[in-house]
Amino acid sequence: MRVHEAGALHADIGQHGPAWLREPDDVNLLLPQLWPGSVVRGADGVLRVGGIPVTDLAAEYGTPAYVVDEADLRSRAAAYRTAFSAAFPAGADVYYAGKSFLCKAVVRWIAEEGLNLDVCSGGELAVALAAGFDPARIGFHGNNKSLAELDRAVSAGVGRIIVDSFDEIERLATLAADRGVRAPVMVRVTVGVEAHTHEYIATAHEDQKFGFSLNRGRAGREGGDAAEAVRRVLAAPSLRLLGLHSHIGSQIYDAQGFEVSARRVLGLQAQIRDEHGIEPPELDLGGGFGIAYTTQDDPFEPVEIATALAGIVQHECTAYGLSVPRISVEPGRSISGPAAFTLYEVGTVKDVELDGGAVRRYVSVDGGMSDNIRTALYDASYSCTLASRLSDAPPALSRVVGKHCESGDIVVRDEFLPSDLAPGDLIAVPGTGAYTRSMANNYNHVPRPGVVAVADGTARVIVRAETEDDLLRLDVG
Ligand SMILES: Cc1ncc(COP(=O)(O)O)c(C=O)c1O
Ligand SMILES: N[C@@H](CCCC[NH3+])C(=O)O
Repeated sequence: MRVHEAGALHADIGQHGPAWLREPDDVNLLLPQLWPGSVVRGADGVLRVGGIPVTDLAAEYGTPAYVVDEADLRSRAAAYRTAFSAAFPAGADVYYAGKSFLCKAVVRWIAEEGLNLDVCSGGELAVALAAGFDPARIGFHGNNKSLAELDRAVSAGVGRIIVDSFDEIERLATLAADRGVRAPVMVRVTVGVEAHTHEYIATAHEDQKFGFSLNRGRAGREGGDAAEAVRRVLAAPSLRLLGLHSHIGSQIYDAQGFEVSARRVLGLQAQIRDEHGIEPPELDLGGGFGIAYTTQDDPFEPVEIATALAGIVQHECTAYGLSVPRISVEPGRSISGPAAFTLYEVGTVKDVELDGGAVRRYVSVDGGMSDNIRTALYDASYSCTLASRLSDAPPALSRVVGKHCESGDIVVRDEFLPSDLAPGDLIAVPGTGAYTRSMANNYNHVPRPGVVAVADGTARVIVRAETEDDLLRLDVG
C-alpha cells in the first residue's frame, strides 16, 4: 500500500485496510464499472445522475435516499432479454427476481422490457398484480408458501409455481383440484453444488432449507427426493409438470457452478424420460450472477452468461440424448444492483485510537444497517465516494458507519475518502439497488428511506420515504 505524504496519522490509518484496497491516485475519480450509466462528476465536483446534481436531490428529497437510474436498470434488463433470445433461438425467458428490489414502477419497467417476474411471497405477488403485471408471466417461489398465498397464485393464474416440499405438493394438488384447475409446477432441485459465495446466500449445497435433493432422499430411490417429488407431481391430476428448477446461490462470478448444476439437473431430466416417458418442456437455471461492488469484482456480462449457459445446456442435452428444454433464468441483483446508489449525509467524523497507537477514522452517516443490512449480515464489501464536492486533501482510509445502536452497524468497511471530509458532506455508495431497500428494516425506529428514480433529466419518487407517522400508525397502543 502506498503511504501518502499526509503524515503519521494517515500512514497509521492505512495499515488497517484489506490487502486488496489500494490508495487511489485521485480520490475524486469514479470507477465506471461501479456506477449507474448516467453518473458523472461535474466540473464543480458534484456527482450528477441523469444530469441532476445529487446536491439538488438531497435538498429536494432528503437523505438517506436510494437513487435509481431508470435507463440503467432498463438497459440491464433489456441486455438479458436480448442475450438469452440470441443464445437460445428456440426461446428463453428471463424472470427478474423481484426480491432484489420491487415496487410498482420497477414492475412496469420490467414488463416494458419484455421480462417475466419471479416473486417469492404473497407481498411481492401483490405488488406485481397491483402494477398490472401479466400473471401468466410470473413464477412463484418460496419454501413455505401459505395456503392463502397458493390460493391467490392459483386464482390469479400465475404461470409457474415452484414447489419446494412434499407438504406443498400435497397442499397445492388439493387446492388446484378444489378450484378445478391444473396448476403449472416446477420442482426446485438441490443439486449439491458448493457455490463460491457467502454461506447465507448459497442455496444448492445439501444442508439448507431450499429444494429437493438430487442425491439424497428419505424414499431411498434413484434421484433422491427430487425424483420422488416429480413422481408425486406427475401422479396428481391437478398438477402439470413444467420442468425442473435449480438455483445455486447469489453473487457468483464463475460459470463452473452452473455447469455442474446444469449437468446434474439434466441428468434428472434424462431419468424422468427413462422412468416416465416424458421430457418436461422447461428448465430454469436460476439467477445469482454477481456484480461489482468494489474494484476486486469482475462480473459477467449478460451475453457471456447466456453464451456459457447455452453451450453447457446444448452439450449436456446432446450427451443425454435429450431435446433442449425452454430455458429460463432469474437474475435479480445483476439487473437492479448496479442501477442505484445510496446518498447519505455525513454527521460526524471521529478518529479512534486502536491498540498499538494506530488510528481508525469513523465517518457516521444518517442511515446504516436499517437501509443496508448486507455489510452486517454477509460482511459484504462496498465502496463509496464524496459526492457533493471535489477535494484535493489526501485520502484517508475510513470506515463509514450508520447511526444505529449497534457496533456492527457498518455501511462501508474500508474506503479511502478525502481527509477533509466533514459534517454536511454527501457520500454516495454505489451498487445498492439490490437487497438494500428490499431488506430494509426499522431498527431503532429509523424510518426507511425512499427511492428516487431519475430519467431524462427529471427525478421522481417511486417509493416514498417513511415518516415517523408511518411508524406510529402501526403502533396501536
Ligand atoms: C430462486 C432464486 N432465484 C433467483 C434469485 C436471484 O438471485 P440474484 O439476485 O443473485 O440474481 C434468488 C436469490 O438468490 C433465488 O433464491
Ligand atoms: N439477500 C441476498 C441474496 C438473496 C439470497 C436469497 N436466495 C443478498 O443480499 O445478497
